[in-house]
Amino acid sequence: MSIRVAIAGPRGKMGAEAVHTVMKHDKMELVAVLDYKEVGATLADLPMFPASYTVPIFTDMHELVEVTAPDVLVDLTNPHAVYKHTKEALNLSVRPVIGTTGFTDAQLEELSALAKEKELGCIIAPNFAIGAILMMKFAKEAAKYLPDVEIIEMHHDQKLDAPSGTGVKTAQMIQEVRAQKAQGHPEEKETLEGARGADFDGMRIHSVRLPGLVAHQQVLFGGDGQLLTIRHDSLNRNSFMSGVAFCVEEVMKMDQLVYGLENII
Ligand SMILES: NC(=O)C1=CN([C@@H]2O[C@H](COP(=O)(O)OP(=O)(O)OC[C@H]3O[C@@H](n4cnc5c(N)ncnc54)[C@H](O)[C@@H]3O)[C@@H](O)[C@H]2O)C=CC1
Ligand SMILES: O=C(O)C1=N[C@H](C(=O)O)C[C@H](O)C1
Repeated sequence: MSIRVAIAGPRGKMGAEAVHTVMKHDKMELVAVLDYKEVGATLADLPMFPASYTVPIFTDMHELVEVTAPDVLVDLTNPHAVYKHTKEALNLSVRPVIGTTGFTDAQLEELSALAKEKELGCIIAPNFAIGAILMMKFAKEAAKYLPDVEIIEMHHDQKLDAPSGTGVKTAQMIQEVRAQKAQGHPEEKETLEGARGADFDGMRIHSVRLPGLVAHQQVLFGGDGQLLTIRHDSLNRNSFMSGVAFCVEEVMKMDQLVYGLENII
């Protein structure tokens, strides 16, 4: 039996790619999409999709669920909409697969408790690309031996959140194994605010935004007379799609929230 999938944010860069991925998948059926404004009756009304994509567009999650009964909601929207969507989906017994970044710790905790209460799978994946997951895992391993680390994440200039979800997740994974440490000179002073980047538990995260970039990250480690750089580059959004499809299948087998694909691959 096919997994019934709904996608929030179908006109976005990631959402449009996910629409094609689900439409082509032999174990999934795209039953609906969620937009925030009226743009047409079905995807076929939008110039970016072929006429054969007669998938209905909704602007209200409750109506979408009532009419099309999805098993899974894939959210690829923005940091302002995603928390509400995730909560609504869980309350309507739909399993969320969330690629959108920008959650606060408090929101993650609340959603985790809600998924547990509802006994529903929910995946919040700051990065769907396997190479990025490996980069984070390798960085965590390296930080056991080289605790001086700085993260440089680089993205296209349309990105709303900084630091990136991947940058934050990398720092959180490193934090699990690294003794708290404020890096740099104890008396260092910024003569220009922000020069040393964001401070995460003494680690610095630097966010670069430029047209031409897609999604890239370097984790730099410094030791006595040596440097280690772990780098990942997503060169297009197709790099995320096998992860999206994997999560849609996995979330059907789960009964709680998982934050980060490294916990299930
Ligand atoms: N987890 C991962 O591997 C990846 C995550 N992302 C994240 O996915 C999100 C989307 O990224 P992009 O596609 O690049 O952004 P985008 O700006 O191209 O697309 C976002 C879409 O969401 C729509 N939208 C906004 N509010 C909405 C609402 N309330 N309901 C329905 N749709 C709404 C917008 O109309 C827009 O079409 C971002 O948070 C980004 O950080 C992006 C790439 C990979
Ligand atoms: O906005 C993006 O593009 C991306 N967002 C995610 C993040 O914030 O880490 C994943 C990937 O880096 C692309």
